[in-house]
Amino acid sequence: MIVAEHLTKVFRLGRKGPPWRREWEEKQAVNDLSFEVPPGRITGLLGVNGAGKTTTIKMLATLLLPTRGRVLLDGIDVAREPARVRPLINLIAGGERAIYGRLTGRENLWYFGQLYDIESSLLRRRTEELLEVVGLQDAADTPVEKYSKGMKQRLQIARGLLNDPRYLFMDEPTLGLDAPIARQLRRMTRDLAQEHGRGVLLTSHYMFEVEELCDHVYVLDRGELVAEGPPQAIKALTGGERVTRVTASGWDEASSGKLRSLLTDLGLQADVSLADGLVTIGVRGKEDVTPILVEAVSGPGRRVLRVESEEPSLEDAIVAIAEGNGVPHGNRASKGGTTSA
Ligand SMILES: Nc1ncnc2c1ncn2[C@@H]1O[C@H](COP(=O)(O)OP(=O)(O)OP(=O)(O)O)[C@@H](O)[C@H]1O
Repeated sequence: MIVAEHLTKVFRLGRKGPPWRREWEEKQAVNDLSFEVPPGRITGLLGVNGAGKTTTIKMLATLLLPTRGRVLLDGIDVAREPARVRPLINLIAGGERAIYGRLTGRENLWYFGQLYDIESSLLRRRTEELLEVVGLQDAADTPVEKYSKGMKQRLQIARGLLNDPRYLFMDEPTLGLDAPIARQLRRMTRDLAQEHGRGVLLTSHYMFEVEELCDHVYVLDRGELVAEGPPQAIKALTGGERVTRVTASGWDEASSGKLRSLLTDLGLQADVSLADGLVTIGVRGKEDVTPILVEAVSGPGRRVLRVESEEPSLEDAIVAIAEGNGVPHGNRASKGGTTSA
């Protein structure tokens, strides 16, 4: 289990002020953040741009020292014993970092495998397996500078899995990938957690990806933890409302007027419209009122033609949180980060 305790990162940007009273200009990127990444689960780290996700991942991955707080990885203090931690972790980031353009795909994997001190015959086998998993066998001997963006990203994924990490950090891993490869990566990530018991920490701007993969998410806002829980609970926290729409045939002015009154009597604030004998009811609210609406428009000579129910999206929730009108104050995660959504 990875346990982050009161993690804080302050960047010093430079000195400001008159020469006789110069002060450091600082940027607090992460503030008093506590959370857990257990094995066998995909944990999400969410927040709008600049919320502190990448800074947090870098501290977990031994790439940045925290200003305050600590990270324990299976009991090992990451800042104090980075050399013990590195073989147990890996990072897959979006973009084109951490691969060498002049080397071929196979040579890149060989080089990084050496850095991980993986025994030669095991490394050879794993390199071939991973080249196949990410669909780069045919391009294995081509210099990476000739790869497309998607191919480079696939090589990053292979590099990230080379040491069979116990914990994997994925920072926007599907950025720039085409749909089939992104889907394959999601499947692989799920297998890593569920079948192989690996702990995964994922950041992504694709909310459907987060909803599909993550069991538990932490939401950051300006470096602070503001909510945590399953994606479903985060959506509920921000008071997101679903829109239910039902369309049926066999209606006229008089009957749709009665329908309006019936819905009011049922306590529903419904938007009822009529066009060419088709009535459409729209209701916005937290509850799923589909069965009530379907029953209300059904009857002899009438047919339900369409039923739509739009869930509030996780994206709406994150934006609402960033704008400060999502999470009621009492529900904001306490500093210590143990408040559940
Ligand atoms: N090396 C640095 N020096 C100074 N400020 C930094 C540095 N790295 C990050 N920051 C600042 O810290 C804040 C958090 O940045 P970070 O990259 O962690 O956010 P993020 O949530 O990953 O954003 P994004 O979704 O855009 O990747 C931002 O305001 C950023 O400008």
